[in-house]
Amino acid sequence: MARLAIHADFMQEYARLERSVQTKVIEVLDRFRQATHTGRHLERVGNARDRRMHTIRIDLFWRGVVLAPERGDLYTLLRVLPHDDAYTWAVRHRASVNSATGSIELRDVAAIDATYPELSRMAERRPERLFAQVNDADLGRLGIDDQTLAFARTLTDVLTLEASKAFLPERQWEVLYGLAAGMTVESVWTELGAVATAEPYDTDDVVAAVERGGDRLVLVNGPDELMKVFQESLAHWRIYLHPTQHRMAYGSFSGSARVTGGPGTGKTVVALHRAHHLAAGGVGRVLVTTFTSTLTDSLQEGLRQLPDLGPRESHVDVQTIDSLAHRIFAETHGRPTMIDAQEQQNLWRDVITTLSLPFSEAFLAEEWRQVVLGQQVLDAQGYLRAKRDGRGRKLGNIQKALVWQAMHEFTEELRRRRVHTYETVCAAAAAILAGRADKPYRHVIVDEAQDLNPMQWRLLRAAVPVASNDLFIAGDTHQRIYQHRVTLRELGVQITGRSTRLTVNYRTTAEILAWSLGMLRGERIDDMDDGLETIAGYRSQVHGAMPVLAGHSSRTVELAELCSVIEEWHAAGVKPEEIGIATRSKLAGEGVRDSLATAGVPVRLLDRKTPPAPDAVSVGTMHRMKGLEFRCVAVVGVRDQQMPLQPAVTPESEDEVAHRHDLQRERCLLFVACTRAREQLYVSWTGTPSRFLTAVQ
Ligand SMILES: Nc1ncnc2c1ncn2[C@@H]1O[C@H](COP(=O)(O)OP(=O)(O)OP(=O)(O)O)[C@@H](O)[C@H]1O
Repeated sequence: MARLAIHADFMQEYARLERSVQTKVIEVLDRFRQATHTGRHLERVGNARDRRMHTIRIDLFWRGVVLAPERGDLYTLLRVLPHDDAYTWAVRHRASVNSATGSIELRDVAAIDATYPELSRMAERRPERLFAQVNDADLGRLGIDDQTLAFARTLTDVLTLEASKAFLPERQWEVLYGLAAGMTVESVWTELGAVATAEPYDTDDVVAAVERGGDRLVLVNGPDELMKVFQESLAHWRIYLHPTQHRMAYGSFSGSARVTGGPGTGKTVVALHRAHHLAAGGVGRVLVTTFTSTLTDSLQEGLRQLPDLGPRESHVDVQTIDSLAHRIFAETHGRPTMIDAQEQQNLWRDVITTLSLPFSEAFLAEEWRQVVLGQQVLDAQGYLRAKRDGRGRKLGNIQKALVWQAMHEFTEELRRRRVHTYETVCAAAAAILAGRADKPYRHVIVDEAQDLNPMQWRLLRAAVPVASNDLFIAGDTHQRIYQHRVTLRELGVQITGRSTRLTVNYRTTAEILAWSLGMLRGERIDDMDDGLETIAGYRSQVHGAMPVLAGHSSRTVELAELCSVIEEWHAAGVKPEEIGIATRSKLAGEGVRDSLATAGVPVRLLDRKTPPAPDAVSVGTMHRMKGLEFRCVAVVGVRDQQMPLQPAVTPESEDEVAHRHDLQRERCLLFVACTRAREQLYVSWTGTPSRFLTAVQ
């Protein structure tokens, strides 16, 4: 009986076929697999660059392209295409083995042969070379073979490299693209997921490469598995992760691990795969969490698209950290009575008046969150000793004594009134779990981790035992949109040596990504592990239109223009639900919603109360846009008084460090909003544009 391996491209094409053809594909393959003389079903392709290329008949119109072994019974399904296209493809391509990864790869030899002489001629006239700084030995170590090397040595610019993506072997092209984006040989090696082997891979042994599998191939062992692979093919790209993504999603870690990376690099996809993988492993319950309900909804939806977990489905909980905290708190103390932000502010004001203190409400509230709760300070002595690194305003001992009085008064008042804030519920829940030997979860997966506060980290740390694969963290500090800054180590989360950065953006066009990154250039942003995060090497392989920036004379004109832009997108085939509009404030969002609704545009607000509406344009605050994506995005009201939003920025005179952090957070917020766009980005304002835009206009 033949063994089958299925290539990612085959699955991608299969997913696009009509159902009746899909059924035929499965029938043909099942018959093929069971046949004793499998070769009989195959047709050799004349003039093929690779003798192993064959086709298999699906019906009158469709053919599968099969890589048949010269010995053995392992067949690889490469493509499923209309008859003529299948033959043309099979004639032009050759399969080979990547010397660094040991996995199979394909190249369009005919295109390389046709392009190379012209490129060589052009290169003779130009002295510069794209890879002048990388030597042949390093390229060889990264899996670049002789043919690709000769080709790469003729390249003088990135555009030609980009154009050659269609015909160079996929992983080798990615290596070259990474180097061209400024990555070092070492970081490309890490990203390649290559394993240095004692014996080099036999680059001629395609059968061994197929047996090794890799990230673009699935080996199918029996009829059930064949059916399963095809049934799940619609979510297939989620199965074929990039090697770095794959390693993070399916690897085993001796403790907590983390995946970082710019917007759209697939951190959430990795987190979802990991959740699925750990749940399927059946070692214990899995919590998938983040900080907003909009995000947990989209995580839940993402999990639904992965293969069915059967009874193990119930081993996965997807919920916000706040609802976890409430649940744990309620189990012990009953439901807490909460006070909102306004009531908390009033309380701080009362404390300041009663004690005649020279501090603002905002300062005391942040001191309480970041220092007192963040470091679990229990008394005046503890407060005197507490680290205040991230706090700009220096305090002498007398001032600290005054501040502590305020903290004490505030918490006493909460206790007297028997009320709670999100932070106190979270801190209490963390304390409950820390005291329990039986933890509610065996694995915790947290997305958008850059925005968690210290109490939330303590809760998650206490929700799992310290063990292998306990916490898995996905996040990007360039996208931090709240003010929490933590050092994971200090919260009992050790990730050193188990953190990987993803750099390929799958969401946004190169144009939108480069423009958005321009807003962050020069910013010093921490990595939650005592180091600095970098934007080096972030790249997208897809090109599109440049972002459109538009200043308007008045708000009315700005909104009218927004309606025209939406109309244009609609006329170009973009559906309403593929459009997102971001504003800095909720009020501004409501204004946009009203004027779009008046203009007859179907629209819905992204907020906790409004249920999801299909077929409607989504309008939301930049905060609500976090983690989401749309084909087209408009960011409106980006004028200097709104972005940065003045009330959200601590005056420099009050606290210079907080001022700097607040400005950086506002900048990151705009960056987050802009990088939600997959294809088109439109940014508008009235009057003076935001200072964050002037650097990139
Ligand atoms: N290996 C892959 N192949 C194809 N598409 C991918 C791959 N990985 C991720 N994607 C797609 O890229 C987009 C962004 O992925 P995802 O939301 O996981 O990124 P992210 O890093 O979490 O982004 P952000 O930080 O901006 O929220 C999604 O549309 C996802 O489907």
